[in-house]
Amino acid sequence: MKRKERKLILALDTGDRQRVNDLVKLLYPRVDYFKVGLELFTSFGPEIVSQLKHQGCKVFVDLKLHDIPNTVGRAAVSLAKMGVDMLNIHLSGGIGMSRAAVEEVRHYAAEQGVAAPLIIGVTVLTSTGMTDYSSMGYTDTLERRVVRLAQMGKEAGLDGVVASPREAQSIRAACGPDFVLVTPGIRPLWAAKNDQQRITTPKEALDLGADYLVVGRPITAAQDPLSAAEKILAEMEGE
Ligand SMILES: O=C(O)c1cc(=O)[nH]c(=O)n1[C@@H]1O[C@H](COP(=O)(O)O)[C@@H](O)[C@H]1O
Repeated sequence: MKRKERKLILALDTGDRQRVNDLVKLLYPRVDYFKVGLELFTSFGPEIVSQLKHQGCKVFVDLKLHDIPNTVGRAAVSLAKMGVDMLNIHLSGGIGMSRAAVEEVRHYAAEQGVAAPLIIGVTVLTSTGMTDYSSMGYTDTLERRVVRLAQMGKEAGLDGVVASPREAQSIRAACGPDFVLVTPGIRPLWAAKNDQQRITTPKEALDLGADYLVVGRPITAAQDPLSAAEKILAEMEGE
């Protein structure tokens, strides 16, 4: 069931179709895993997923589903029907919601005889810093909350979680070697931090145990996106 690999996922955060086409043309197959997030999905819907799949790319659809169990289960199946390789739900929706996504998607995949996508739970957003976190009124430390959500996700049968690489070691210790760790908040030393708070470099993320590194602006906003991607890949490959 597990398909563990250490990979770069490029976040295509744009509503401009031509930009998507240009980036994929430039980067594929050096980068072959792309993330379709809220902006791109709300602009073009399932069609953008089929286009990317048709081009041979792997696709992570990041809609951070968060609603009652029935609604999330059904939306997750709709994503599975599109042939996505990875989808996510927001763990703050609770264990019942998480279980519904897992059960509905796996039931659909078994019925169709297809591989189920990886189902990943979002813990605490990497844009959340300490001040922001405190203002939400949680009494636990941010790290403990992330780990607790990850354990709940594991109990619900999720394949893994999205978190900052800064929490990767604690999650790994609590959830084991097969649990998939997807980490945004990746910033090479030469890149701007933007709105990300809990960041590490690509090398640090891998050293801390991350499996998938989600990177957007350090590549997409670079003057030369291919050379930015090559620099990150070289860092990941230990060159
Ligand atoms: O679920 C995500 O992918 C996600 C979770 C999170 O905690 N933080 C986070 O940044 N992301 C996504 O990861 C990408 C990071 O993009 P950059 O900050 O441009 O590298 C964005 O598309 C975010 O939507």
